[in-house]
Formats: sequence, C-alpha cells, structure tokens
Amino acid sequence: MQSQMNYYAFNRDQWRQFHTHDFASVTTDELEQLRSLNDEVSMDDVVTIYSPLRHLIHIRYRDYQAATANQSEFLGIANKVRPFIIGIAGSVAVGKSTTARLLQLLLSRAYPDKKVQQITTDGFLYPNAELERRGILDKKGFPESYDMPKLIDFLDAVKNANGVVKAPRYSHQVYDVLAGEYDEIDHPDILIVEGINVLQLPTGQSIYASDYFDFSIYVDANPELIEHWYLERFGLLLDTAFTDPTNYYYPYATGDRDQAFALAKDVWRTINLKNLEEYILPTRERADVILHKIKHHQIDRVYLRKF
Ligand SMILES: Nc1ncnc2c1ncn2[C@@H]1O[C@H](COP(=O)(O)OP(=O)(O)OP(=O)(O)O)[C@@H](O)[C@H]1O
Ligand SMILES: CC(C)(CO)[C@@H](O)C(=O)NCCC(=O)O
Repeated sequence: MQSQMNYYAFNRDQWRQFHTHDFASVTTDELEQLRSLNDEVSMDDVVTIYSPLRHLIHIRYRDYQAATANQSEFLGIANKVRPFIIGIAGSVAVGKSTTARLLQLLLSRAYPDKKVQQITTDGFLYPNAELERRGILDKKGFPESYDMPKLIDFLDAVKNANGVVKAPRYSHQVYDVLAGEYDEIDHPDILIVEGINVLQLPTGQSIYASDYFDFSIYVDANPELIEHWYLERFGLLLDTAFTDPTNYYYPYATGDRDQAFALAKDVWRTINLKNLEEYILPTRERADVILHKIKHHQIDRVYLRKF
C-alpha cells in the first residue's frame, strides 16, 4: 500500500518477537487486573501486541528523558520533568479509550514510581447548546465541533508543568460536556490523550495538538467492523439507560428497539462514517504506530513508522 510505504509492517508472529529482553513482560498478575478492566479484551493480544508496544514506548520514553535533560544542559537551566505525551487517534467506537486504559495500566505497572494519567479530547467538544447555536449539532465530532485553541492551551499548560491543569469531562450517557466537572491533571510523568481529532491539522492554526505528542498511535479497522462495534456499544448504552430518565438514551431504551437501532445506523452513516472518511482516516499516516484490528477487536497487523 503506497500510503504506508514509510512503515514497517508486522503480523502477530513477527510483532510478538519484539517482546522484551531488558524490560519486564506482562505478568499473570497484570493480566488479572486487565481482565477486570474490560473482560472482552483478549489476553492473547495483551501479551502478543501490547507487551512489545510497551517495550517500544519504554525506549521512546527513555530517549525523550535523555533529550530533555540534554537540552536543559545546553540551555544551562535546571532540568524540569515535562510529561511524555502519547496521542491515540482513530474512528468513533474503534476502541481508543479501551486502548488508552490498557496502556495506562501497563505503563503504571512498568513504572511504579511514576504517575500515568489519561484524558479524552471529548471534553473539548463545544457543549450541545453551543453546537446548536452554531447550527452544527449534527456535526458532533467534526473538526469544527471542538474548541481546538482550548485543547492546545491545555496541552501547553501540561507540558510546561506549571501546576494542576483541568481537563473538562464529557459523558456519553448525558451526551454532553459536563458543566463544571473536570479531571485534574497533576504533574503526570506520562499523559495519554485519546480522541478522534488528536492527529488533525485544522486550517488556520499555527500550532497543532500533535506538536505536543512524543509518541502517537492510530487504531485502525474496516469501517464495516467499526459500525458493528458502534452498534454493539449503542446496545450497551440502551441496556444501562432503562432505569435512568435523565440518561440521553432513556427514550430510545424504553421505546421501540428496532427503531432505535435504525436511528443509530443512520447516525453512524451520516455523521461518524462521514467524519471517519473525511477527517480521521487522512490522519492515519501521521502516527508512529498503526494498530490494525479485525473481528473481535483482535489486532492482526502492527505498522511502525520508519522515518
Ligand atoms: N480490545 C478490545 N476488546 C474487546 N472489546 C473492545 C476492545 N476495545 C474496545 N472494545 C469495545 O468496543 C466499543 C468501543 O470501544 P471504546 O469505547 O473504547 O471506543 P472509542 O474509540 O474510545 O470510542 P469514542 O471515540 O466514541 O469514545 C466498546 O463497547 C468497547 O467495550
Ligand atoms: C463524542 C464523539 C464525537 C467521540 O467520542 C462521538 O461519540 C459522538 O457522539 N458522535 C456524534 C454522533 C453520535 O451520536 O454517535
């Protein structure tokens, strides 16, 4: 594939060879913890795919720390811990947040004395009321639906490590940004930033979110499969909305299920698939690593950027 000419491509058997020689493999104890995180995640993937990936991140993190120290020495200033930031991109419902949580857990275990935090860029969407005011409520997730300058300011503050930085929260259940609710990003050593827009280069900006990333991952899959995962998750959201009239999905959960699914399919096709094709997929070849998934979220190929 021409578009992936600057990548090494590995199948599972090839990639698993890059497990560690000088760095801890995933332990049985870790596997137990990961299972409780999401009991659907394949433990074989954790060992075959995520363990070598953690090793690769370890190497990049080590290089980053050395480069930061060298630059401070060059400038003759005290070396400051600036977080190593990992970006995770990909379609709606492809599994970015699950990948982010997996990595957060694996990296926390690898570095018991370091702080690893995680956020999603969903919190940087404009609130529904503002989307409505701008006439783009049906464009949620498209580049214009995010307050990108706010995201850049956030990343800049985190990198400068000047204090506790607040990340606004989004809820799928409320289907909106939660006014006044934040995650506190408090001097992490590693920050994982997950979102559909993290590798995008919006026009009219001189600084991009990806300028702040030290490592990036794109989670990739056939759009038909992603649609299936989107609808599966929609089903889960309906199942948990039944008892809560304040839940965005309550009317769908208590109404006709077939109609609800027909609507979700339409939302997938007219909003999320369009967004994937026009704005998300074109960012794939900017990632350091592409994880390609097949059925049941199994990762069949890993691409590693050569240069
Ligand atoms: N590795 C995996 N194994 C099994 N199931 C998974 C895996 N990754 C994700 N899933 C499931 O796929 C669905 C989508 O995953 P997730 O919510 O992580 O996607 P996302 O890319 O973060 O979506 P969004 O951008 O909409 O927040 C969820 O139902 C999740 O449980
Ligand atoms: C919040 C986003 C944009 C990304 O996670 C997505 O989950 C979403 O809500 N998209 C809008 C269309 C829909 O309701 O699926």
